[in-house]
Amino acid sequence: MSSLADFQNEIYLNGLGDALPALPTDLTRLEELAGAKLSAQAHGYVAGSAGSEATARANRAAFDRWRIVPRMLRDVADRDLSVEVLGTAMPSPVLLAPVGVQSILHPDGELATARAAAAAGVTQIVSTAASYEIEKVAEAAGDGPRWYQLYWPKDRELAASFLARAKAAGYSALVVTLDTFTLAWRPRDLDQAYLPFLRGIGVANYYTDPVFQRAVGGPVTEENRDAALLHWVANFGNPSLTWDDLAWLRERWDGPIALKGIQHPDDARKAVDAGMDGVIVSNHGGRQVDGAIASLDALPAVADAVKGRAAVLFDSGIRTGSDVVKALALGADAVLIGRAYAYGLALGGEAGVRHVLRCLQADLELNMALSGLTRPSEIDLDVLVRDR
Ligand SMILES: Cc1cc2nc3c(=O)[nH]c(=O)nc-3n(C[C@H](O)[C@H](O)[C@H](O)COP(=O)(O)O)c2cc1C
Ligand SMILES: CCCCCCC(=O)C(=O)O
Repeated sequence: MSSLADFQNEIYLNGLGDALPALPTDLTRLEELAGAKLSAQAHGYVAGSAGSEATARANRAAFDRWRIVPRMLRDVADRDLSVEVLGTAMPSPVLLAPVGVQSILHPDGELATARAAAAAGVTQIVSTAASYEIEKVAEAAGDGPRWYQLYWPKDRELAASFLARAKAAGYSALVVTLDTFTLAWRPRDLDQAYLPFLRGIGVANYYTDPVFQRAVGGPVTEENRDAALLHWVANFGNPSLTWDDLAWLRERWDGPIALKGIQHPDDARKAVDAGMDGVIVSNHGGRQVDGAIASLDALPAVADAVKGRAAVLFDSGIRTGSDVVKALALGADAVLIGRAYAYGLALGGEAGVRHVLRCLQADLELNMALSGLTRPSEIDLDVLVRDR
């Protein structure tokens, strides 16, 4: 039986750099390499976080406070990392987080990511702020599993149109991001006066939408480009949303819905009460509230509050297989990676994303097996100790 860890033998036997991209297998090194390749603006946008970036650092530091305690002689020959989350079968508990504006990283952007994810059977969550229309990303993914991430705009008709398009394009689950109705104070971008959207990147799904076009007097051309941008700025997010508004969403999406950006157990309970099927414990990779709790530190209480009643997903800081084990031990059913694959995309396009997925999943499987674990369902708090 083939396993995700076979990639290790493939590298030892054939090396990297011929058939495989010559990228490091330690994914923590990708950020620096991407910095040497990308423009200062694009790298600043992706690597940057909110304010002093304290939360981004805390996200990583939180993983270091936990240690895995390996167990021996447990017959780990037969291993299976597959899981099912919100009705989607997955080869491992790893998904690709919604990352908008991917054409600042590589010209093929989300299309390259879709091809890599589909080849690996990994679920791609496609952002409303994608550089390419979600229909084109779906076409690139083919039969690949895909979820749609909604930035809930002020205009309800536009939101309904986004949902209808996502459904028609075969997105099976809906992720609603709550933590970014407006951009945080992001010094790296402010210092360079850089925002991709103002350069027409990340707005494709708005500009091609029939409801959006009607509001700006027809297809977006040179003539109405400024008006279109102003309409986008006015509509992108809605700070007046409350928990009551979720009923509107629940009525319009008949598949699973997960709320992204949950950090407090009471919010997780409210999500379940509102008929949501999952929560994503995330602080947006430290990009929104500077000084916020590390996402990993928020995870156990959220999982305790809703586990068994809703799927619990986690992101913010995942870079290695052992990070995935720790997040699962602390209550997650699956994790999302963001920057890790974004850097792979920057460095190697489709092959770069595939490389990241293969490395992370092989690392995860080996880490589990060497710790005495054969299935994600076996991972619980007993696997960890707090590092003193
Ligand atoms: C460049 C960039 C763009 C992002 N765009 C989106 C987006 O469009 N929608 C969304 O919900 N989250 C977005 N995120 C946040 C990710 O989905 C995810 O929460 C975060 O990257 C996880 O942290 P990590 O990068 O440490 O893995 C973005 C993150 C980055 C780095
Ligand atoms: C106006 C806010 C757009 C944000 C879209 C991309 C994103 O989520 C990010 O973190 O950057």
